[in-house]
Amino acid sequence: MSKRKLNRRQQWRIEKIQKEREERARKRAQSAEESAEQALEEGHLGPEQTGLVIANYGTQVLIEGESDPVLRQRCHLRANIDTLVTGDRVAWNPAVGESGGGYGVVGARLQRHSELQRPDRYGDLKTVAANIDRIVIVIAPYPEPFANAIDRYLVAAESTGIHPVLLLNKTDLIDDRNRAALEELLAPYPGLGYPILRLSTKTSEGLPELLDTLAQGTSVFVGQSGVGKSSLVNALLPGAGARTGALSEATQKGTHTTTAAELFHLPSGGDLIDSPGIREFGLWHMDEQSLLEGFVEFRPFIGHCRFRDCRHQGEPGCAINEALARGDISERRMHSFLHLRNSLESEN
Ligand SMILES: Nc1nc2c(ncn2[C@@H]2O[C@H](COP(=O)(O)OP(=O)(O)OP(=O)(O)O)[C@@H](O)[C@H]2O)c(=O)[nH]1
Ligand SMILES: [Zn+2]
Repeated sequence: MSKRKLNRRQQWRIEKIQKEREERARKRAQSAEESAEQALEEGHLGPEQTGLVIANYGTQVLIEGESDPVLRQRCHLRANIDTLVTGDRVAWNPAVGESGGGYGVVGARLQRHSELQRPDRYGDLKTVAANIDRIVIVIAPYPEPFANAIDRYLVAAESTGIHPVLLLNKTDLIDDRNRAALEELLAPYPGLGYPILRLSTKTSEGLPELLDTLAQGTSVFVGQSGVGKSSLVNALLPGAGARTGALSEATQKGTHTTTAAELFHLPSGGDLIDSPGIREFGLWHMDEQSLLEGFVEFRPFIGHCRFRDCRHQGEPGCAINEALARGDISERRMHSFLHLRNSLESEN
């Protein structure tokens, strides 16, 4: 059999499996909707109230009462409801009594003030969490941080409109060999409006300041592998590791394993949304325009270059290069921008 034929047959099989999978998902969604309609008709539900999506199990979601956090129920979704993600606020009817099977019903999604999105396997953007107030970009002395990696996270955060904060973890590993380099690396950020928190998960130094920052609103932790995100989450929420594990076990049966996120209330105030998918935030592809706009101090100069297709690399009348010459843009950030832009081009 020729290679091409085999590939076509494989292709056909893959498409068939995919179709069957979609059909099963559609049937599951339909039966969940029917359960929701039935519960409504049979009057097993309490009055409508607002709630918060704690986790999404595919066709069902875990909802918490906004004015009554002790009230937590798995819910079915009514037909034609907008897609829900962790962090969404909803209008829902909790189940009352024993007879409704204990399932509440979500009737509507309330407006989101922010969305965290990532591309799905077809490259389309999919929202993975909603109503986030703060993206905490975790870095550490080891693995060694690079300016353009930090800037890439900041650009990704800027594109969501969610406020980023830098968190230098593992301060116990700072010594005379790396101190100067770290300080130089972090120097531009406070002036650009990005606060820097310093902390050691190991010694708990700096933990009160972090708790203070997290006490308002909903946060997520992002950052490269090994900087200590799991350690941080465990320090903030003893036992969360086990709970996260339980969640992924539940969702492995569904189709949302990679994006399943869970919302946690921090004992000292504030919420945290966490999932493996969210921790990878910022590592996916971005376009050149978002990159340029993601460098906040470039914004006043964008669109003012003499040439519309200016590459900001020494062209005459380049507003960005003029800002650099005046010191309104730092060498460090300019270098980072060019590095990221040029690596974007080699990606394409
Ligand atoms: N010295 C020191 N080590 C730390 C600190 N925080 C975490 N570590 C260590 O750093 C290593 C990586 O920590 P993790 O929490 O697994 O890092 P992560 O960011 O979750 O990594 P991924 O799961 O790969 O994304 C572990 O060996 C931790 O014990 C700290 O404050 N000081
Ligand atoms: Zn220019």
